[in-house]
Amino acid sequence: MKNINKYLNMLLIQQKTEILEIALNLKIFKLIQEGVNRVFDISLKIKIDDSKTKILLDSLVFMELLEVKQDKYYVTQFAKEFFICGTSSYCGDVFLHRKQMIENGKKMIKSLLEEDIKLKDNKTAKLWADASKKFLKQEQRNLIAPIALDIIKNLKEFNFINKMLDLGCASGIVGLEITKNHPTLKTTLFDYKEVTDIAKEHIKEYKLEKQVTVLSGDIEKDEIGTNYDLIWCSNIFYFFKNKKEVIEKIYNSLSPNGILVSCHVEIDTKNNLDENSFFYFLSLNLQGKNILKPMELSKIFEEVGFSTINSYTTYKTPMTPSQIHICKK
Ligand SMILES: C[S@@+](CC[C@H](N)C(=O)[O-])C[C@H]1O[C@@H](n2cnc3c(N)ncnc32)[C@H](O)[C@@H]1O
Repeated sequence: MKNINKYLNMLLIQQKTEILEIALNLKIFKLIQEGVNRVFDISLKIKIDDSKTKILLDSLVFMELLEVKQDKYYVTQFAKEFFICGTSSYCGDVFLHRKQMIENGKKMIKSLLEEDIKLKDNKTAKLWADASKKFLKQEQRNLIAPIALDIIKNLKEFNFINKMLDLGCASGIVGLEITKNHPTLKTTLFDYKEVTDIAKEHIKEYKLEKQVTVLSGDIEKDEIGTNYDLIWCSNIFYFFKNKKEVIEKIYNSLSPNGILVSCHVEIDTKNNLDENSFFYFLSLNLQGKNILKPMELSKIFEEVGFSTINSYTTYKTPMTPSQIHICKK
């Protein structure tokens, strides 16, 4: 029997995202973790009347972020890990930022039939710099770096790598986390100047000034350095006018036995498993940015001359699966 609930239920998700946004902004999880856990006390602290506070708390119980025992609320293990602000594993800003992006995407979709929409490129570097201070830092530290580290530590060449580049590094945390695990590695973090200014602060925070430097510029126009044994690049190829030229530049900047590790979302519109990726990239797609098709990157890697290319899908990346390509020169 055909069931319309699949579509009706989609509408309910919106209620949940609104509730979580409010809870994060009110720092509810931190408050409860600190021991303020009865409706009346919580309502006093967040200055919302107690019947509304109870609705908010009960919503969070349904969302498995709180538990309730004898009228006292407790933070679940998951919320403790990701939603208590001020902790190093906090990812609340990742949620809030992505929610904002989806909301902007909604506006974009509504104007689908109206006009040609283009992002103003002059603001791009500033936007990435701002993101690198907060949500991208959280996302890279807690969600991307563990995956990158796992891939790179498992390369049999790992101990012999001397020089590494994190291309399109944003906050720089991925490059920093890798360097932290390799005492002799020299690392370059590359991004726009506005963005590497933020990455520089993170180099200091990690106390890795002796091993890590920055190089700034536009990947499409400027030099990215030479003789790298390893280049890590994730989620950057969507932004280039000519991907092949950039990949040639990457190839030429590797040492003779150098390795490129690429991590990007590739979307097969005929594959149900790519549904999240398709909708997540919808607004970017509507702005005329590049959505990567399956095999598109591997084909270019082969054309520019990489001798071996190992590719697989990881489902560990946030929100959307990603395609990993490990390319050897
Ligand atoms: C989506 S973020 C990805 C950040 C990081 N690699 C990650 O996976 O978490 C894209 C990054 O690429 C940088 N980027 C995009 N186009 C660039 C260009 N033409 N030159 C320099 N950096 C660029 C942006 O500034 C931003 O920091």
